[in-house]
Amino acid sequence: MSYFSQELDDSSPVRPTLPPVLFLRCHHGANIHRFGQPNSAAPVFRDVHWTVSEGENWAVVGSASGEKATLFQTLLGHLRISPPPPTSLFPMLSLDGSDPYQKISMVSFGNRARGSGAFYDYSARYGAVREEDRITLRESVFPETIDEVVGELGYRQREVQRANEEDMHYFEQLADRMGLTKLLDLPVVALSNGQTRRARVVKVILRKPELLLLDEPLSWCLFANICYLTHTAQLGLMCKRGRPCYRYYTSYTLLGAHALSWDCAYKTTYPSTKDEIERLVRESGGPSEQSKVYSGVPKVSVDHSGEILVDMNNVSVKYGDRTVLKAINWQIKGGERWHLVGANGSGKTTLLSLITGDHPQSYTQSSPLPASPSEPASQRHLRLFSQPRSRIPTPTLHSKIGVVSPELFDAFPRRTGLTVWEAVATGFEGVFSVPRNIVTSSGKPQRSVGGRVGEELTDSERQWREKRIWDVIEHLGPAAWATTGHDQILPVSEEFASRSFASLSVGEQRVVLLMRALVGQPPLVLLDEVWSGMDVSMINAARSYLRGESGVPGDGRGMGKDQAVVVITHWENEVPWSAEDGVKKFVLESGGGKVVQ
Ligand SMILES: Nc1ncnc2c1ncn2[C@@H]1O[C@H](COP(=O)(O)OP(=O)(O)OP(=O)(O)O)[C@@H](O)[C@H]1O
Repeated sequence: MSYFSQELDDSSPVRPTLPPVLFLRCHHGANIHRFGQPNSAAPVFRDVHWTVSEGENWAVVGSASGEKATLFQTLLGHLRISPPPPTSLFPMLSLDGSDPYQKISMVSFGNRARGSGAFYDYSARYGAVREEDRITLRESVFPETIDEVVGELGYRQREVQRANEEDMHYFEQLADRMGLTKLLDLPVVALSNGQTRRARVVKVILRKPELLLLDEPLSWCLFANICYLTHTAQLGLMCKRGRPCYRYYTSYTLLGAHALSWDCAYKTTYPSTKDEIERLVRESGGPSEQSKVYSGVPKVSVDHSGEILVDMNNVSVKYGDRTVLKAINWQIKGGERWHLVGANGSGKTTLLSLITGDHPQSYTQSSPLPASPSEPASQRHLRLFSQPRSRIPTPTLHSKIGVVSPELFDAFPRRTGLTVWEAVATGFEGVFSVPRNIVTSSGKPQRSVGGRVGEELTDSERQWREKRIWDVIEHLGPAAWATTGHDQILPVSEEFASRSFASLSVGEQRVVLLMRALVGQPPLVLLDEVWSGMDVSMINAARSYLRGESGVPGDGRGMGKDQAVVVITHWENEVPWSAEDGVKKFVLESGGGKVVQ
């Protein structure tokens, strides 16, 4: 089954510009520093020799957390190179008189960027679209086409102007290539994660950069289309990836690829020639990939006889005339492992938001469906932990479901000064803050372990929570994946527990949010794009924790036998359990859903 929504053909969008001249260089062993730091300070990257020339496409890979992001920041001009090349302010780019900052653009995996770090309500997109959020995808690309005027009756109304014909034509061609044509007049806020990312790529290509930086593109369904577009628009492409996965670079031989690994430069085993890449593709690609991941790994036995946690019968979601989910039947039982799969926009996030109770239509799944004259009327219902949504209080639901998702990553507050420990502790209640400065009966201040306002935890509950927090920090934290400190688990974990959540790298934040989802051992765990941003060592640690390999299953490590897990990913080899372990697949397609064994 292909999740690429479009096959590529030979007709290419016509780019109304001259071919770019791309020539990045950093030679003679330059050091890279943060702005404001003297040359005597330890550089971020030392003795760098690197030239990127016209026509090249690069994968930036490596295992050290945060370094790939720093490299991208360097390319975007946010770091300083010493000694600076003689030519320009923005040292890594050849100049032809135009603004160098326009020439390199980045599209990152973060969905709705909130630079401020303030909390925002991601569930807003599931409800009625607010007036200020009405702006459509087309309007967001051509804001000059919207003009607010005062109408005859004195109300402000929007008047749509015509955009530049040539630009609009090019935009429509690009949008078509990315499968966005039907979405152009939808409010931007209603787009799915993948649709939003594709729209961002189109917007960036319209600005005509010479180099496009993609952050974690391989988790994106339409990466092949992106490769194709960047090629036809004659851009350089540079991708950042925690783990190498070359087949997507080479499935379309339009691209060559080079791998650069800062942390293991010169001893890298990553391929650097097309032949090497093709050999890797042959060896690691295709259907055998899944079985290779699990070869030699002890089997996990998934139990399908647990109690029903989620029961969907004829569940549907509509926005006006637009049906997103229709007549979904799905039961999730305690102990089961599910892989939820479907193309961008097929309704995976919507389905999860019904389960988490965030979607307003989770309350309205109980009415009889209008039956066609030929069919008997069928009831529909959504039962969460045996209750309709309206009967289960939201805090109860939140404490029963551990979630990791792009929405949560975007929404989790960065400004409130939470430490890693506190961020993990928010997982017991599934909230975004914890009570602070806890003083116990002995009068000693203690670290917060969560809890509801006005409800005191018993000593044994408090001890269990502390033990759980340590457990996830030790097994998923730096002691499990950092290159140093293996022999001193406690100090490494202690130090990590005290760090500020906001100061962590993206990969570390994602790991902490996974800890948060698992800490309370909730009956149901939803893992949506859980590996995004993580490095390969973090993924390996998390994977083996989830499978119970880092301890005896059921002793408090990894997933308990009664916990159910739903993993959402486009790639089978990203699911921590194999078909042989008993994982089941639920596929969303054209609005419908079915179990595929
Ligand atoms: N308020 C809305 N009005 C109209 N359509 C909407 C609205 N909200 C979401 N949609 C549409 O619902 C569909 C399903 O979105 P959803 O986010 O569930 O997809 P998804 O499968 O999670 O996609 P992705 O893989 O990109 O994350 C999308 O086509 C989206 O455009």
